[in-house]
Amino acid sequence: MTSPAPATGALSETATGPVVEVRTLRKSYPGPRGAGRKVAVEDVSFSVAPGEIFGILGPNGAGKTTTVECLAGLRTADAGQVRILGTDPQQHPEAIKDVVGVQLQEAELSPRITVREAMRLFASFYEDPADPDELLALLDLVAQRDVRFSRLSGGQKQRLSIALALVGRPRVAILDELTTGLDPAARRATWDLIERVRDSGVTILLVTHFMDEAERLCDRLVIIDHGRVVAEGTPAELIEQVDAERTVVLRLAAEDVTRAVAALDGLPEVSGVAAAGRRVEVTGSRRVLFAVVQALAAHDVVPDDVATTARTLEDVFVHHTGRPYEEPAADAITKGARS
Ligand SMILES: Nc1ncnc2c1ncn2[C@@H]1O[C@H](COP(=O)(O)OP(=O)(O)OP(=O)(O)O)[C@@H](O)[C@H]1O
Repeated sequence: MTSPAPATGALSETATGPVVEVRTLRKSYPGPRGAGRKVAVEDVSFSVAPGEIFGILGPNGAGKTTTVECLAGLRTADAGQVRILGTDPQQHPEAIKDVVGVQLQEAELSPRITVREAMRLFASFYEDPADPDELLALLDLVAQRDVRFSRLSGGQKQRLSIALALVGRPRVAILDELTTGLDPAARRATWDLIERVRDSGVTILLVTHFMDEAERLCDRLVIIDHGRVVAEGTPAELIEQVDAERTVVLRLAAEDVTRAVAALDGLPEVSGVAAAGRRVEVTGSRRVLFAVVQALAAHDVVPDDVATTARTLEDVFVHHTGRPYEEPAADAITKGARS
C-alpha cells in the first residue's frame, strides 16, 4: 500500500490522481461515564478516483459517518491520514470548504425558511456559488421554491439538502444516508439524480446502509464492519469473488415433480433439493443450473418456469463477516445526539 503524498495547502488540480485518500484511519470517542474509549473507526483505507460514485456501505455503528466526518474536517482523527485533492482537511479547513459539499444525516434547517431563502443563505457562504435556479431545476425543486422547509415532503427535504451541498460548486460531494425514510419511488428518483450530479463532474462519496443502493449506484465501494474495511471493489467484482451457493427454482407439472427430484438428487453439482407442491428448489455449485437443465432434458422433463436467485452484496457481507447483514427498515433509522 502506498502512502498518500504529504499534505499541502494547495489543492491538486490533476484530473487523474485520487480525489479522496484515506489511509489507516483510526478514531475513538470517550466512553459513557468516563469508561475508557470507544473505537468507532479501527482501520479504514480507501481512495476515490475523479468522477466516481464511491460507496461506504455497512451496518449501523460500523463507523461510516465518523469516517466521512474526519474527511470533511468535522472530526480530528486519532491516527492515519486523510486527504482531499492532496490536502489535509484538518490542517486546511478553509481550502477544503470550497471543494467539498457535505450532506450529512439529519440536516436541520429552520422550519420557516423557504427553499429559495435556504439556497440564498448557503450561496452567501461562497465567493462563486452555483446558480441556485439551475440547481433547483437539477433537483426538481422549482415548484417548491417558495415553500417553507417544514412543509416539504421527506423526498423534497432530501433533495434540498443535496442542492445545499452542491451550492458551493464542490468537486466532491459527501452524501450520508441519502435515501433513508424515502418511499421506493422517491429512492429511485434520488438515485437517478445522483447519477446526474456525477455526470455534471462531481465526485461522489455515498454513505449508505442499503445494499441495493450500493449495488445500483456505486462504481466502487468499501464494506465497513466494526470500524474496519472487510471488502473493497466494484459491486460486480465483490459478488464474483464470493463462491456462494447458487439456487435454481423450478416450477413443474405436478406429475413431473417426483421424477425430477429423483433425477436431481445426488448429482455432484447439487447440494440440496426441496419440493413444495409444484415448486422445486435446487441448491448447489456454480454449475448447478447447467446440471439441472441437462438432467431434466435427459429425463424429458420440461419445466414451466426456471429462475435463478442472483447473488448480492449481502452474500459478500456474510462471506466476509460470517453473519447476516441486518438492514434496518428504510424509515427506522434514528440517530442519537452527537457530541
Ligand atoms: N459523538 C460520539 N460519541 C460517542 N460515540 C459515538 C459518537 N459518534 C458515533 N459514536 C459511536 O461510534 C460508532 C460508529 O458510529 P458511526 O456513526 O460512525 O457509525 P455509522 O456506520 O455511521 O452508523 P450509522 O449507520 O448508525 O450512522 C458507534 O458505535 C457509535 O455509537
